[in-house]
Amino acid sequence: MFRRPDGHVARMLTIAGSDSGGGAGIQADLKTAHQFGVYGMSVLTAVTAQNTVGVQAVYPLPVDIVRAQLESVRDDLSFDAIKTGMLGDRAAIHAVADALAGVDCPIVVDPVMIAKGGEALLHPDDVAAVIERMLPLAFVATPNAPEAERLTGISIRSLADAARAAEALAGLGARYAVVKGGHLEGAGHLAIDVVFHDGTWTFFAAPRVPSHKTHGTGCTFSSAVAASLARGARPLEAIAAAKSYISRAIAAAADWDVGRGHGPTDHSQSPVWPERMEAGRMYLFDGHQFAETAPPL
Ligand SMILES: Nc1ncnc2c1ncn2[C@@H]1O[C@H](COP(=O)(O)OP(=O)(O)OP(=O)(O)O)[C@@H](O)[C@H]1O
Ligand SMILES: Cc1ncc(COP(=O)(O)O)c(N)n1
Repeated sequence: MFRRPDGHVARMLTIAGSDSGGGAGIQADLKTAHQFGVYGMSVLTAVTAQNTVGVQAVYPLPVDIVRAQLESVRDDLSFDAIKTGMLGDRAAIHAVADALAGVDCPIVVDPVMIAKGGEALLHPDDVAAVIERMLPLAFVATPNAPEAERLTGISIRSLADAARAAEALAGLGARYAVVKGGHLEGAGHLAIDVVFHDGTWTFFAAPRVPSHKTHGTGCTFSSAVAASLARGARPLEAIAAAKSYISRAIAAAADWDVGRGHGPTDHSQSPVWPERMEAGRMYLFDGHQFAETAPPL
């Protein structure tokens, strides 16, 4: 396990739902934390009966047990970073936000709303609670394009739209707003994630893998950001390391035979730890290293 400069073991907490299929949710988060050398802890918000084909059932946990899990880990263990994923419903959002107010480590908010197969993981009426309670807590927010559309009201058809949405998310309280590009297939042969912080856009790109083994990519990416922050990485370097890890995890699983549908990614990959990343640039990851290229906008 990675030790911080003061000698303590780096640790992160994920607050998310369970995916029985093992590719997304808590399972993806803990596999990712482990792979980053970070000790992982989990607070479950919901149990899903799910596989690579779809979500068969969702059981949100009573808010009292969500709160109790949070208190248990908080009272004994400490965190260097926290990630939130599927929160399930408004009651859980309020309980989690109440518990996280005043926490002094970075929080990565992945505003999970819809599963790959289209099933709702958050009721549309509860999106307002994510905006009001979770985005202001976010050191890094990591919506995909459809989630960013719902949070900002901006229709996202292009990279320029994604960039505007990232700026709007920062206006809603996220310190670093990342709009992920996995769903922007019209954008060409690259999967480009756009980061807005402090008036500047930074872009992280990788070749788009022609694969539908992308179940859990969002969970894996956001927990990779949290694990990097838990190790003490600076924000842009943390996002870059996460981009390298998810790109490798998607590529390595492209020929897997796990499940009949949107299969999981290969969490056994290692991230690349980049040199200093400058804001306002575009970085292209080729599977081995990052190269700086002209910003696309
Ligand atoms: N086919 C692909 N090839 C390479 N990178 C990809 C591909 N699909 C997604 N990514 C990358 O994976 C990460 C997660 O992005 P994505 O937009 O898929 O998240 P998500 O929609 O939350 O995940 P999911 O669709 O599983 O819910 C981003 O860095 C994105 O650019
Ligand atoms: C329990 C749970 N949480 C989140 C997701 C979304 O997965 P992703 O956006 O990473 O594909 C999921 N399918 N199941």
